[in-house]
Amino acid sequence: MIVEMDLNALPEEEEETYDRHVHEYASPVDRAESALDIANRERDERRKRLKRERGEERVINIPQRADQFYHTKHFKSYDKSKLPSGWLDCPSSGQEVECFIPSKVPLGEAFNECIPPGKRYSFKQVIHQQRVLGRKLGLVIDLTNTSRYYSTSDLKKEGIKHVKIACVGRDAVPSNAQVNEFVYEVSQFLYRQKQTKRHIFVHCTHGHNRTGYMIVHYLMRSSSMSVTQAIKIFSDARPPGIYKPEYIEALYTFYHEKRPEMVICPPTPEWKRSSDLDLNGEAMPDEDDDGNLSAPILDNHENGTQMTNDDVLGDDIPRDQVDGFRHFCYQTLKLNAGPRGGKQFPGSHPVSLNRENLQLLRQRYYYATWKADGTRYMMLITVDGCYLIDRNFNFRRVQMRFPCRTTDGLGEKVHHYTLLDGEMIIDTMPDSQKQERRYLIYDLMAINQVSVVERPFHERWKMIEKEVIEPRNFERHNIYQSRNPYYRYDLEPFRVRRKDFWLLSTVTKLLKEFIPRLSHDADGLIFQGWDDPYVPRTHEGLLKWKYPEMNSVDFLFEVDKDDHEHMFLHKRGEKTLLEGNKVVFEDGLDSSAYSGKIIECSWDSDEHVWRCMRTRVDKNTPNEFNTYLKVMRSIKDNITEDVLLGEINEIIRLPMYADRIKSELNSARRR
Ligand SMILES: Nc1nc2c(ncn2[C@@H]2O[C@H](COP(=O)(O)OP(=O)(O)OP(=O)(O)O)[C@@H](O)[C@H]2O)c(=O)[nH]1
Repeated sequence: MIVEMDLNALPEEEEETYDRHVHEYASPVDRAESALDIANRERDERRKRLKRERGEERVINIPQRADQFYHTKHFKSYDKSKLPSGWLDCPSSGQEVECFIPSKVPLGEAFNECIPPGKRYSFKQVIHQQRVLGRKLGLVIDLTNTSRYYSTSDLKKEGIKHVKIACVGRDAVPSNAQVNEFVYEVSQFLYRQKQTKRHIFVHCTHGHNRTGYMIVHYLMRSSSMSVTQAIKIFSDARPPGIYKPEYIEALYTFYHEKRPEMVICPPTPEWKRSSDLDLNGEAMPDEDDDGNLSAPILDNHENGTQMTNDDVLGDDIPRDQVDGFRHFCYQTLKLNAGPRGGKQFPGSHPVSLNRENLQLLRQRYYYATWKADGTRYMMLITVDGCYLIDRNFNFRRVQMRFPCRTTDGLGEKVHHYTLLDGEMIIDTMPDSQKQERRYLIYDLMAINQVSVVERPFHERWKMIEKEVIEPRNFERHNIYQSRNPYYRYDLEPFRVRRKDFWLLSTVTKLLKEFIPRLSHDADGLIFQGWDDPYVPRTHEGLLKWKYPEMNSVDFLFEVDKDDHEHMFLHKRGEKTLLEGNKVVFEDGLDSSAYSGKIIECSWDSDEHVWRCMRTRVDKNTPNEFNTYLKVMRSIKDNITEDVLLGEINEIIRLPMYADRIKSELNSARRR
């Protein structure tokens, strides 16, 4: 005899027992949880005892399977329309993946009227289930795009931190910035908890696509594995894993890996497919859903459009992470953060060549290089990412690989806290006009957390090749024997090379032959002290010579309400008006179009006006007044190419140069 039970007639404690029992039968995942079985059996016995004591002889019959239960009159009275589609039949949570427990969204008490008791899955149940399994939750990462599913108060009471990263789901994979946020939150949580092993509960709506995407990203950044391995780890723990082909494709694209042919996307699970169809068999999208609609693939690569130096490269990272990285840079460069809290770009900056500092070339041993005219970035490489640091001291993550040098050349280790300086340029191939972005490294300040700023430049420069370039090249050429044969260096957002430095004796060749044949812009020369340490900010011994017409100052330009034009510089960080100066815009645009912008101007000494060369989108402050004075001095001194080459020809005859050049040429020949 089957007597259907009236749940409302049961004491609260009993209702919970019943909920869990039905739940147990409804979900194959839960059925495997034997601790729950035991708890439920004990409850059943308690319940029977209670009934006997009350003199009730009702037999409580638990439907054997969820689909039998659906046909009872009780289930029919639940309004499923408020639930995310497919939620009821979607298995609640998966096995743990490292510290993560992937899950579908727990639904708060407010949903109880829509869910038959055995199918309820709220945070109360999650916390209880995890406790039974001997796990304690410390962090919940919620990837749904709504806050209607539950209130976070239960979590707060349990001391569980809740982090919301609202991902739209069905329309797109989570953005790269959201992935960065996820990875950062997780690593901070793990770092802070140290000994206590608390778990991280990650959910989207169903706990497969967005959840899987984030966890796979974390695995890729925290350990050495291929995308295929990471996807498999997730799908083993949360079958069938990520089932949207776009998500899988986006992961391979992001990590510059070729998808092996054997990797195929699992079909959409039955519980999702049937719930996505309305009565006419049409697909029904959820409000917040990781359903199977096509998602645009976010691509790191250039998409055929013309590249420019002003293109913004990489993805945003969390504010706190920026602060941590800034701190590392200041420490490495042995700088005091000062009253501004270390927010100023600390990179070394050359000064313009004038008749006075030209004499430095006679006193110290210098090498020369072309002044590449692209965008200046320092670069921080860590195991979980590579970060470009712009002139505003902002950090953006780019997906690059920098293996460390090992004895056999092929190692698993990658650089961790290696800090470089360089210029990002765009090479245009003369024949095909094909563009290629390239990062030219010209200095190295830290190698795997060890500051090398005090070592002489020539040592640092050699280390760039040995420690950074060679291991990359070696792995690239031996990729089939490497840890991940599917990695494609050619799909990275830019190439990497060490910048060449030349003996002063070859400066004429550099100017007359090398620079004209370069496939990227160059606007002069840099003279680098061969024995110099890395000097942050203005380095009076690092000299730049620009073609006279390219000597420039960056002003802040403003047009006021009476249409008066003003040009500002900075004096110790404060805006300072430069009176009596005029700027001409050659493009015929109204000057108000430039108001509020940083404009780079060259001096027209015939007309006594500034000529705007371009807007500096990479800078948000004008030059310091001192820099302006130095540029003016350099313009006044007018060191032309002929003057410079004449000087250098004299300098290289000095014994200091002649001897050293001879010995360096000899050792190069021996090599
Ligand atoms: N130290 C160094 N700097 C180089 C080298 N090649 C190109 N540069 C660039 O030269 C810049 C300094 O020259 P400036 O003319 O003062 O810089 P800029 O690019 O005009 O930018 P502003 O000074 O802000 O006007 C550095 O920031 C680098 O971006 C190199 O080999 N060594």
